Amino acid sequence: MAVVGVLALQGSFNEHIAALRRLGMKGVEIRKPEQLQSISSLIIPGGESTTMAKLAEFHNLFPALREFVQMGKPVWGTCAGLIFLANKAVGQKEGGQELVGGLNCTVHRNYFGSQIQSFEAELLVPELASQEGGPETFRGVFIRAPAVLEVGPEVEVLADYPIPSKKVLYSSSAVEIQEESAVPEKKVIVAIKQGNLLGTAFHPELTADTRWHSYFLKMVRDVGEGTSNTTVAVSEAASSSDRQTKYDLPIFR
Ligand SMILES: NC(=O)CC[C@H](N)C(=O)O
Repeated sequence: MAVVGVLALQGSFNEHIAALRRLGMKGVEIRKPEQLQSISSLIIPGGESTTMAKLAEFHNLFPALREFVQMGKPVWGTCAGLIFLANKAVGQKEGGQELVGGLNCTVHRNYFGSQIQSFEAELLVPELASQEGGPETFRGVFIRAPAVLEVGPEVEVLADYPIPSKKVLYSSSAVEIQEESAVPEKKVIVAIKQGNLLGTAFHPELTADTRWHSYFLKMVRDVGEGTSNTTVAVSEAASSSDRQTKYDLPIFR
């Protein structure tokens, strides 16, 4: 059975491994550069990107992670993982932090504010629903979440989020805070795809809805790395009766 690597320095790697297990796939914890050689795809979980970057630097992972991305192997970054994969991040701590890069976009590290401004929202996910079936919406769990401010022409936007008109927004320079009162509605991008790279600002691994995981597994299969067993595992999961039901609230196991 093909396995999916999950960067396991910090953050919600266990939850990703559990979500993969629900789809009949094995997730392996990756902590060292040489471990990247034995896998063909990688999930970079959410957590705290500055801490994760320090740990990645400590373990000398950045060159190997960049090489992995440049080789065209599928990589999915969720939340802090999305920040890792962005070519540019704003709103970073003083001194900035190292990024892996690959996704031609600019992310704001804490776009939605601090931890207490974390929230859940039903997102419209037309591409996901067309590939994976199920409802047209996906319950996004945003935990001190980043957002994508700008994307290059090669980036496909898979989901955006309308900002309520009274919400306080951080400017892209992340220094001053603006009240958005005059503009009726603004949307920020919260899920993107560029080639074999996928990025989500929210945490699908904290919900019972495995469609983003299965979408990523199809990307893995499409680059020819998945075996036919992988295909079966994913398509069996896709046709399970769960798929037809309205998904429940996030699960925290
Ligand atoms: N849940 C998350 O991954 C939060 C990411 C956080 N905004 C950071 O900078 O790392």
